[in-house]
Amino acid sequence: VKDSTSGKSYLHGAAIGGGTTTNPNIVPVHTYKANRMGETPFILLSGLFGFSGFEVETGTSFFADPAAVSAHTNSIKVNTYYQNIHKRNSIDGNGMPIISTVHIGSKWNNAAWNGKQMLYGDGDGILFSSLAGAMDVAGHEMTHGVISKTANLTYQGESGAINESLADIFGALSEMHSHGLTSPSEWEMGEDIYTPNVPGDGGLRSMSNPKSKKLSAAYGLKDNAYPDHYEDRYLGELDKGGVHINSSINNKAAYLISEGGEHHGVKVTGITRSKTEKIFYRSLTNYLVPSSGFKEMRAAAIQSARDLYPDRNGAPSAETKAVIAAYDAIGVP
Ligand SMILES: O=C(O)[C@H](CCc1ccccc1)CC1(C(=O)N[C@@H](Cc2c[nH]c3ccccc23)C(=O)O)CCCC1
Ligand SMILES: [Zn+2]
Repeated sequence: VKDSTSGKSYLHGAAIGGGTTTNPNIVPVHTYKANRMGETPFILLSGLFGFSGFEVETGTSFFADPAAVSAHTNSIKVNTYYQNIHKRNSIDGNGMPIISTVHIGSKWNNAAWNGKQMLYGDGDGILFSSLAGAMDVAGHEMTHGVISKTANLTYQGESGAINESLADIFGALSEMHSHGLTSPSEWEMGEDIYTPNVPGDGGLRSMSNPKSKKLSAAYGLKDNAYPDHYEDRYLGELDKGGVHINSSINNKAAYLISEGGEHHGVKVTGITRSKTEKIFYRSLTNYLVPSSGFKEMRAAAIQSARDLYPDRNGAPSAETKAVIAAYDAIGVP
């Protein structure tokens, strides 16, 4: 259907199957919901079956735009993760359309959730390649959406750091899930798009070893590294009170709970990714509130572990023990 004002053509209708097509203007659709005509031309996505649907702008041949295809594919993968693992139907749990817009700004070295949709910059080709190319970034941004519909953690200070950490945690876990249950764990953030000309330097943040990344590159602070212990938390005003800095403290706890390890003299026995993701999802949806900080995150994770993996004859389960040990290890009382 041609939109008279913008001149863009939109594809409305349901079609069976999909697969690729040689004609970039014919986009295989699986399901769709007729959207209002004349909407800002962007890739409005949703998942596959049983979804409200998506509308793909065909005017500028969707398939000719790798960033658009990546944004589309990654958001479907993240959505499938939330559906299959957490029984959550889209960002709001009620099948809301998932909207991504690519090519934001000019060589913008960032991405964002703006309260309604995901935005991706193309990167400058030095610090980042197109941020739409990273599934963990899509998972991070979509999780900001999920958080806004659940605990709605206030985006500053400690609650902002927990908000940021949960976005990294589900960004990483959804990407690892897409690589397969037995795939090797990879607790880096944005490794597919960070410094494209520097091989092997991982992502912009590391959840397994936060200190391996220099803070100065990001926040102009002296050359200290991301903290991995509560006593080293950043207390300044930059970055809304260090939401992308102190998130590394809770990221380390999630890593330890899943993979195990020894940290600041505390030993943690890992309980695997699949139990870790359930504990954090239950914390997010059952216990955390807008003002929740590190102390409340610890309590929520322990309670969630107890709910999911109950004490046996009065003794905490291995899962609960791992959570307690991990929060001891990062120095959160
Ligand atoms: O979602 C978020 O938390 C980040 C949103 C940043 C943003 C905030 C407000 C308006 C616009 C953009 C975006 C990401 C992020 O962590 N950005 C950090 C690190 C960063 C990315 N590009 C940068 C360039 C310079 C400095 C820092 C950065 C930040 O903006 O702090 C998440 C995953 C990767 C990009
Ligand atoms: Zn974020």
